[in-house]
Amino acid sequence: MSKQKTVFVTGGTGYIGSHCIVDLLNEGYEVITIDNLTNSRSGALRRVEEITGKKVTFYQCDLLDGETVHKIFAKHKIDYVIHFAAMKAVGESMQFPLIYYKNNVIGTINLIEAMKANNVYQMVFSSSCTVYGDPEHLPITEDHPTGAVTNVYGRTKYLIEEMLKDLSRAEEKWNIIALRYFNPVGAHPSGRLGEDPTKNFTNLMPYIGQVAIGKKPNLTIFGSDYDTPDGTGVRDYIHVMDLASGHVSALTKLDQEHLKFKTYNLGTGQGVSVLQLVKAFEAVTDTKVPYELKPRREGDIVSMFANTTLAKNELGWTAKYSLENMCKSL
Ligand SMILES: CC(=O)N[C@H]1[C@@H](OP(=O)(O)OP(=O)(O)OC[C@H]2O[C@@H](n3ccc(=O)[nH]c3=O)[C@H](O)[C@@H]2O)O[C@H](CO)[C@@H](O)[C@@H]1O
Repeated sequence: MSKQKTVFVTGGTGYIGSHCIVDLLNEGYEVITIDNLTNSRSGALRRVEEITGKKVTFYQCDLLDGETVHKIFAKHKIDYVIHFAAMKAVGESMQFPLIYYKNNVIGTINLIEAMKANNVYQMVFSSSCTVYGDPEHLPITEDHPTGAVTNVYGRTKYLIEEMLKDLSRAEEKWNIIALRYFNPVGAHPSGRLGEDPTKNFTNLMPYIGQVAIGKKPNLTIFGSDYDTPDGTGVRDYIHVMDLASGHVSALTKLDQEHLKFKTYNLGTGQGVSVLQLVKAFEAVTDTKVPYELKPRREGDIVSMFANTTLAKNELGWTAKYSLENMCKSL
């Protein structure tokens, strides 16, 4: 990079945000980040600084506090925004829909307004494969229909994508990439940084970790009679450091081309079943993960994995870490 560019990261103390900041700092970007610390700890940034030997500017700030967001923006010369901050628990989102719409959708509107007021129009948005709903075809390409989402969390991601699309149609200056993540797992190879939510979680991979260290007695596998090779659900697990590098590639793309609004899948393209993941984890860590086969979890999708050709061709990005790396780093 000729001149040091500054990235404003929302949700920087969270799981994906913190790992992404490691990559941004290593690539020479300056990072300003905000987080409301409702589901993460600021200690993650201290470890990011230890890993990279570089400094991060941090503000504890909620996106719903638009005035403070404006003030922080005005204090710095920002080139790009990466917007991770969001509430993401599917079950909770069904119980408290208004909290989810308010935090995720209104929070994004506040962010957009602060960007406009400070003449910043380049953004990478954290979207999710959940916007595709129940897949009509596999692997899933970016032109697969979106919107038939069965939960509130997913609908907030879909709505934000639509809002950003409308914005880029209405105002020529916007240049936005929405990255649709498949299932992020694993941790920084240093072992100093990982997934550390303060709230309860229900995702498979952290659960396997908890069983392996004895914090939970056994794993419940939801559904063993699906139409998949071993009967258990299939997902596209992607190493969080691969996701991180996807964001760096997206920033480079924003610099090269005026896309207005464009979406890319970030996955490995490989479908892996729950049992395959458990077996891979056991082999790599030499630890038994006791499990019970139980009925299907309501609302679960059978199989989901990405077609990653577009990200490869247009962003020059592909996932590099293997399933073994994902398990080992966890
Ligand atoms: C309903 C739900 O939560 N959806 C979210 C979840 O989806 P998703 O269901 O893909 O992710 P999970 O990690 O919760 O589950 C992955 C697979 O493991 C199975 N499993 C999970 C936990 C467990 O204790 N036992 C078990 O067998 C599930 O049935 C599924 O087949 O994570 C995605 C990636 O972060 C989000 O985009 C989704 O919105």
